[in-house]
Amino acid sequence: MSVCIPFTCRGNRSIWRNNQRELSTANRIYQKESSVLQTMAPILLNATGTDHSDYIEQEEVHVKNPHLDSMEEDILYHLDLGTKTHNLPAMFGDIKFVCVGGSANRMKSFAQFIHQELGLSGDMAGIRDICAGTDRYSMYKVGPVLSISHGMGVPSMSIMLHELIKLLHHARCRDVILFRIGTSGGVGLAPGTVVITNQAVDSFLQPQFEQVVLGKVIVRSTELDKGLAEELLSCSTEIPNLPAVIGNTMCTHDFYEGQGRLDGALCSFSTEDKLEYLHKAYDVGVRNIEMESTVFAAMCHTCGLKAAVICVTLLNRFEGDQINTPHEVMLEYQQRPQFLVSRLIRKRLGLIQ
Ligand SMILES: O=P(O)(O)O[C@@H]1C[C@H](O)[C@@H](CO)O1
Ligand SMILES: O=c1cc[nH]c(=O)[nH]1
Repeated sequence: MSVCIPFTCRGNRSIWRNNQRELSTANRIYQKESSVLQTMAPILLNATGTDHSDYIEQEEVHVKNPHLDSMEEDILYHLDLGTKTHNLPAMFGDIKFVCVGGSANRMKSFAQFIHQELGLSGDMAGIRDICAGTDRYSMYKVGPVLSISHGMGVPSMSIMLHELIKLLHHARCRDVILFRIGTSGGVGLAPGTVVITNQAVDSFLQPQFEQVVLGKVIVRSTELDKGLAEELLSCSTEIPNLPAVIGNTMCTHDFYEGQGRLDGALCSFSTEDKLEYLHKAYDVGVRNIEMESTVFAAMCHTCGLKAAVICVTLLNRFEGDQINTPHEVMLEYQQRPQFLVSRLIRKRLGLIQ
């Protein structure tokens, strides 16, 4: 069973053809005898090259849970997928890039956009939501790109990531890069600027993510891939009208008081207190504020996944709290991280120079 969208690529696509050949072999073997699949080598594609010699073994996705091995079946409840009900290696084994963002509609539009950008054939108008059986998240697969929504805030992102990382593990994906493409409030930047995260910091401006486990606090590093951030910044210089900077991103657990807004239903501080906090953040390199980057960075880092956070700023928080940007302008802003990630993906696939 496969929900992959049929595609053919134009131009230099040797990696793709080889990859697809291996994938259809995987499908055939599974259909014949599913147990064979357990021992079959995963697709070994170095996504940075275009040459056949680039087929070298790369990083696999490490789940850090010894209990998983002894489970007969793993149900990815919120994704409506499972190891017994779905042939995960055949469905997802060729995934190399995973893009996540808060809104289901944005991630559907991104799937349609990346389909066009990769020059794939097939009808995208009726693209199927792989998670349609649950209304928690939406997921679309376009060739080697997976596009998934994560909802708002750390808990929603965390649940999605647990199941996504297990999915990549069960599918035996290798050399996968994850991108969060989102929106944020800017700190001292013109609205529309794209911030590529250097470090994700918490509300105390610490580069860490705290999770309460069995009543104790576990602290995880929020380190992101510096090389990937530089590569994205370099891509931004090749796209007209796409202002981008590398900066630190503050992740909060609330949009209103948690981000120092004066316009929520509750507010316990003055305008001066707000500005003092934002200036303190600015002084340690924070250039934008959103609500998922720390858990995203921490979980990817712990599982050995390369990751980047790319969020456009919708307003400058030194100047206000309300988001009053016209709808069309907002839509254009939201596409900026998508343009950037698309350019990087196409470069890595050898589709453009
Ligand atoms: O994925 P997006 O960019 O929508 O996420 C940001 C952070 C919150 O989830 C949300 C608040 O509006 O936007
Ligand atoms: O100010 C903002 C804008 C978008 N998302 C946020 O979390 N904050």
